[in-house]
Amino acid sequence: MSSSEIEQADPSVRAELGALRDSIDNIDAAVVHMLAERFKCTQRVGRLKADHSLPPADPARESRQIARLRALAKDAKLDPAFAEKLLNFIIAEVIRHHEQIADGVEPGGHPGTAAASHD
Ligand SMILES: O=C(O)C(=O)C[C@]1(C(=O)O)C=C[C@@H](O)C=C1
Repeated sequence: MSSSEIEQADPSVRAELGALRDSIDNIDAAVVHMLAERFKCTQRVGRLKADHSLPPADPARESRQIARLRALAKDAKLDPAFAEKLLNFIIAEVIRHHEQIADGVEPGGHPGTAAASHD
């Protein structure tokens, strides 16, 4: 349904869609804030690992995280495969940041963005 089609829809449908979209916007904002906090933590982990010559990735830890998240997703009636893909996507970005920190490239001011922009 395009924006112009929505304009033609029944006012009650538009009201319900608008209310649902308000909730979606709130949830998206919460996700962004939670991710920002997560990246603040992982930036510190990256610094700690680099300072102590530890490897950026820890596959055993990742396996435990994936098993835990899949179980949580199942309980929450979220597709476990989706939860796993999302975690892998986030962790891949974290490992990229860890590698940059180890290489002496400090992410510039915004944890979670590192040196690259994804706009
Ligand atoms: O726990 C760590 O060792 C981290 O570096 C954090 C993290 C994560 O983002 O959760 C990232 C990379 C590792 O492979 C495992 C987990």
